[in-house]
Formats: sequence, C-alpha cells, structure tokens
Amino acid sequence: MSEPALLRVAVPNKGALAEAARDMLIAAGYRQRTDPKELTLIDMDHEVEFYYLRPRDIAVYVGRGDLDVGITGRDMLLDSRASAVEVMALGFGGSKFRFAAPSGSGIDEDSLEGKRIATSYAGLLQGYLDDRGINAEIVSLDGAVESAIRLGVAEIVADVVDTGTTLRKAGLELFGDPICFSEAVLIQRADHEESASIDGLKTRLNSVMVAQNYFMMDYNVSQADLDATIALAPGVDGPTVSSLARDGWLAVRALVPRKGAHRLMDRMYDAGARGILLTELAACRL
Ligand SMILES: Nc1ncnc2c1ncn2[C@@H]1O[C@H](COP(=O)(O)OP(=O)(O)OP(=O)(O)O)[C@@H](O)[C@H]1O
Ligand SMILES: O=P(O)(O)OC[C@H]1O[C@H](OP(=O)(O)OP(=O)(O)O)[C@H](O)[C@@H]1O
Ligand SMILES: [Mg+2]
Repeated sequence: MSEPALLRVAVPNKGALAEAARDMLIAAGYRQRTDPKELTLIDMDHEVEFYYLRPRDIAVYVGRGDLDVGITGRDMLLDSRASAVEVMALGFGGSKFRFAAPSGSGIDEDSLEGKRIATSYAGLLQGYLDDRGINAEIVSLDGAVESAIRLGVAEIVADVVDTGTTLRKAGLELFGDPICFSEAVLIQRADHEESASIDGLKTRLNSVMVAQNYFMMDYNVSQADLDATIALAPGVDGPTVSSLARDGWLAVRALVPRKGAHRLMDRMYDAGARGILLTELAACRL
C-alpha cells in the first residue's frame, strides 16, 4: 500500500510567532515537536508534516509550491513579494509596521522624499513609497533597526512596533499612519486549488479561535427568573436548561462572548442567577 500524501505545513521555528503558533496547533489537536532543534515533525494521525522554518522564509517556500501552507506574519508575506496569499488571519502576533524618527526632529510623512530610511522590510517599504511616488533611499538591515539612526546610517526607520518600548529606548518617536497592521496569518500559494486537507486544517484552527472568543457559562436560577437570565445570555442556539435537585430551580449552560463576560456575570447575578461559573473552552465548532 502506498504512503498517504502528507500536507506540508510551514511553522515559524523561532521569534515572536513561534510559541503562539505551536500553542495554537496543539490546541487544534496536532502533534508538535518537543525538541526545538527538530527541523520537521510528522503527525501521521492527521497526515501532516510540519517544517520549522524562519518566518521570513515561509512565504518563499509556500509561494514556490515547495510547501502547501504556512504560518507567518502578514508584514513578512507582503515584504517577500512571493506568489502567496493570506487565506486566514490567526488572531495572534499583532503588530504595526511604522515610521519613526528622533523625538523633536520635525520629520513627518510629508518629508520622506530624499531621506535615508533603515528597515528590515525593504519590500514592504518600497511598496509604500512606490504607491505614493516618493523617492527615498532604503537602507536594508537584518534587525535592531532602531540603532541605525544613532549610528548615522539613516534619518528615519520603518520597523515593527508592538508596545513601542524598543523605539522609546532609542529616543525615537512614531510619525504617520501605520504602513501595515500585521498579525499571524495562514498563507497558501496564490494559484492554490481546493484541498480537503487544507480545509480540515483551517476548520481546526478556526475552532481554536472561536473557543478563544467565548466562555462557557453555567449557573443555577429559579424558574421565575429563568426568562430574564436567558435574555441576558441567550447562547448561540439557545441555552441548555436542565433540572436541578432543588424544587423550582434549574441549571443553565450557555456560550457567552469572552469580551464583557465579567460585566455580564454581574448582570446575571442581579437578574437572579446563582453559582455562576465561567469556563475556558479548548476548541469549539459552531
Ligand atoms: N515585539 C513583537 N510583537 C508582536 N509581533 C512581533 C514582534 N516582533 C515581531 N513581530 C512579528 O512577528 C513576525 C516575525 O517577526 P520576528 O521578529 O519573529 O522575525 P525575525 O525578526 O526574522 O526574527 P528574530 O527577531 O528572531 O531575528 C512578524 O510578522 C512581526 O511583525
Ligand atoms: O514595540 P516593541 O514591543 O518594543 O517591539 C518591537 C520590537 O520587536 C521586534 O524586535 P526583535 O526582538 O524581533 O528583534 P529584531 O529587530 O532583531 O528583529 C521588532 O523588530 C522591534 O524591534
Ligand atoms: Mg524580529
């Protein structure tokens, strides 16, 4: 009997996305490497082979068709100019790609013409400049771009910003609108065909994201207050209502949005709910 064709999936091997990508794949039921030095891992149950690669290279492999699907940052996908497309945003690794200059320099987005701009995302920056007809010199660096100004290499930097701590430490301040709002994304080759195995992966990842957006709420309530509490927490397809071994009381279970769940708990209590529990979900397919 021939071996099944394995789905080839690229996963960041280190950096800002690696740990969250691994956690998400494990939550979706896949095996992941236990030794960070392993380069690949086969999950035979799901007929998937994972390749642990630099996030910057993942769009190249997927764009060429050497790998079927990959997880990388949207900014890295756009920077690569590879023939790959975003098929699903994964809800982690959020960052912005932004301009910064020394505090008080007076440089703004209207004064980019003729400047030297240091970045490790030359493709992404060039696309921004070309779209606006701006001529500026791009100084391409590998990382730690924030130091480029102090060292005289450039007057402006364009870099990934999350908390802004790195920029502040370098005495820089942001200017202009973000060039790109990034997060981790699932990518496929631009001319990909329909694939049941990739659909399976997307469904599983989606179920993890849905689970991250909801809590399961359990509570007890008297028959008299049931309608009021259901109106506050109607669930997705209506709550499950079971009898409780206490006369005139019911046990109720409903999915509730994670956002505002604690405020909802207060309102449920005021409406008569007691013994209210919020529980994390591991995965959830609605
Ligand atoms: N501090 C951060 N917070 C959130 N996302 C980030 C942060 N730094 C980078 N990212 C995002 O993670 C992705 C991969 O960047 P990362 O910094 O891990 O790659 P790298 O610079 O090639 O690797 P390394 O920094 O390990 O040399 C990019 O999409 C980037 O926007
Ligand atoms: O706004 P912050 O929360 O400070 O995060 C942004 C910093 O994080 C990344 O650096 P990384 O550690 O990946 O180093 P690198 O510049 O060498 O890639 C990014 O390049 C910024 O320098
Ligand atoms: Mg980095």
